[in-house]
Amino acid sequence: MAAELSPIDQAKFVAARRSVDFVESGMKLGLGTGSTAAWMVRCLAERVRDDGLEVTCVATSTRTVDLARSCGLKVVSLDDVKWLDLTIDGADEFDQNLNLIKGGGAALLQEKIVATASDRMIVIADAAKEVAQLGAFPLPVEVVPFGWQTTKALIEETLYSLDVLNREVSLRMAGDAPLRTDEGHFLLDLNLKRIGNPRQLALVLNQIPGVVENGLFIDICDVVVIGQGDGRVTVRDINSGRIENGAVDITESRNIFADLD
Ligand SMILES: O=C(CO)[C@H](O)[C@H](O)COP(=O)(O)O
Repeated sequence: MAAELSPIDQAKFVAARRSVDFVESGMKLGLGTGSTAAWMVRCLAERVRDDGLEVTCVATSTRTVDLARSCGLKVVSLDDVKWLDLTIDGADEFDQNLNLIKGGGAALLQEKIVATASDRMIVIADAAKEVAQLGAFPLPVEVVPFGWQTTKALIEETLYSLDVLNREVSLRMAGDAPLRTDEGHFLLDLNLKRIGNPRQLALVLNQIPGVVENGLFIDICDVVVIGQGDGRVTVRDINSGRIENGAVDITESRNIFADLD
C-alpha cells in the first residue's frame, strides 16, 4: 500500500510521521484538520499503541474528532483542558516567517482557537505549500450568515481602501448550497493573488461586523515540518532558527497503510 501513495501524499505522510516525534507522554494535544493532519492522527495513534504514550487530544473539527476516536485516541473538549502543550496541523500556505493561510478545509475558526491555546504549534506540509509571499491560495474568511452579502461588500470596500489590486471575493459552496462550517457560519474566499501586509490585513478584516475570523495565522506557528515526495523531511524552528534535515522510512509504518486497506 505504501508504494501506491502519490508523491504529494507521501510528502504529507512523512511530514506527519516526523511531527509525532515531538509528542511526549502526558501531553495535551491539539489535532488539526485536513489530509496532512489526518495522516498525523493515524501516526499519533500508532505511537500511542506501539510506544505506550498517554495523550489527551482536542480536535479542530467534527471530522478530526471522528477520525481520532476511530483510531482509539482520547478526545476531550477544549473547555475540559483549557490549555494545550502542542498543536499539530496542516496549512494551505506558509511563508519564511511561518505565517500561514489556513481554512482550505473549512476549519479555520476552531484551528485558530486551538493553536492559540497551545504552548507550541507545529505545521506539517508538503514542500509546495511554501511561498515567498502569502496570497496565491484564496484567503478564507468565516462570516455570520445573517447579512453575509453586506459583510462581503464591506470586505471588498476594505480591500479597496488598502489598495489591494485583486479583490475577488466568493462564497464557498457545498453543491447547490453555501458551505456551513462546524459552527454554522459561511466562508468567503478572498482571491487576492498576493498579500503585501498579512499582519495588517488580519487585524483589519476582524474589525468588520459579521466577520468571525480570518485564515491568516500570524506569529502563531513555531515549527514547520516540510515533507518531500522522496521521504526527505526538513524541520525548521522559527524561534531557535534551527534547521534539521532528515528522512522518514515509510515502510516502517506498514501497519497504518494496512489499516486503511
Ligand atoms: O486549514 C486547513 C483546514 O481548515 C488545512 O490544514 C489545510 O487546508 C491543509 O489541508 P491539507 O493538509 O489537506 O492540504
